[in-house]
Amino acid sequence: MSYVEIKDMEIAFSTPRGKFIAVKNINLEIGKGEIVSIIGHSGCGKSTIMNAIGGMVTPTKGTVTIQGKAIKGPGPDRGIVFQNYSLLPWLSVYENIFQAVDAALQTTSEVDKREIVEKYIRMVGLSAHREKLPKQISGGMKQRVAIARAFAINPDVLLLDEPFGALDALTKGSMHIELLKLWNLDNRSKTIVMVTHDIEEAIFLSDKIVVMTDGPSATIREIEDVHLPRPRNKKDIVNMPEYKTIRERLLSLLMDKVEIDATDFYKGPKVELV
Ligand SMILES: Nc1ncnc2c1ncn2[C@@H]1O[C@H](COP(=O)(O)OP(=O)(O)OP(=O)(O)O)[C@@H](O)[C@H]1O
Repeated sequence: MSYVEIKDMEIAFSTPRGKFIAVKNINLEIGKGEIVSIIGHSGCGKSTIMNAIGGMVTPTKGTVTIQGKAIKGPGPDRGIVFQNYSLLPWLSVYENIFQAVDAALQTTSEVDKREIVEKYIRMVGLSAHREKLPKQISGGMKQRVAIARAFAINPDVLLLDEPFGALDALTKGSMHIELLKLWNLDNRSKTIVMVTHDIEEAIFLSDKIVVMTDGPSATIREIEDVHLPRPRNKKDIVNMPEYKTIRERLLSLLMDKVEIDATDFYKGPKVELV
């Protein structure tokens, strides 16, 4: 049985100009421990789908269930990481994580909560920076705090909305490895749904890649299964035939609209070259 299931989902917003259908006919099954990426052009409803799983947006048609139960709102079984980190600027690295753990794990003892926070700060390599405020650390470090915080509250489902979008390529590469390391240490039991614009990132991390059509009224265009062996190593997988096939496929699905027609370059009167 699938763990997260989206059935015939439509999400419409009321706007001053009337009803706006962001996504429709969305059907998606996600297994426990799977990593699934959602990819598509800007405005096609990727965040809207994530927000529906997160319980921040309610479908206007269809259902979203986790283990067969309809989602009624946000809950501690789902952790969310946004691109802008959403750290509290007046709290240290340690306190940012502790505050979330304290709120989510209410029946856990204070000593155990502190141990959990220590463990995740160590796992993302920030022990030496634990007393710093968000403004005193780099973008990559902030993102590591946000990811450590999400893992520390131990949600069953982790929702990552363009978590690495603002990072440079090198930092992004090491964050991919950190994420998979945390997922492995957790016995690959956490289900991860991620929004991304990055084809290579999607292939490297995912078991399944959901490609959206353009909005409005966007829907799923195709779902690509990624059978590349795990643990994955970027240097090795880029040379595998399956990697190349999936990359080509994703490129053709996403790039067919953005080809440049050379005849469009100059539309002025014909000029003689001398
Ligand atoms: N609360 C809202 N009210 C009205 N329209 C909304 C609301 N939230 C999202 N939309 C619209 O729904 C569509 C999908 O938005 P969404 O943020 O999900 O897209 P996205 O694929 O995540 O985009 P991007 O890649 O640019 O972040 C957009 O046209 C957006 O303007």
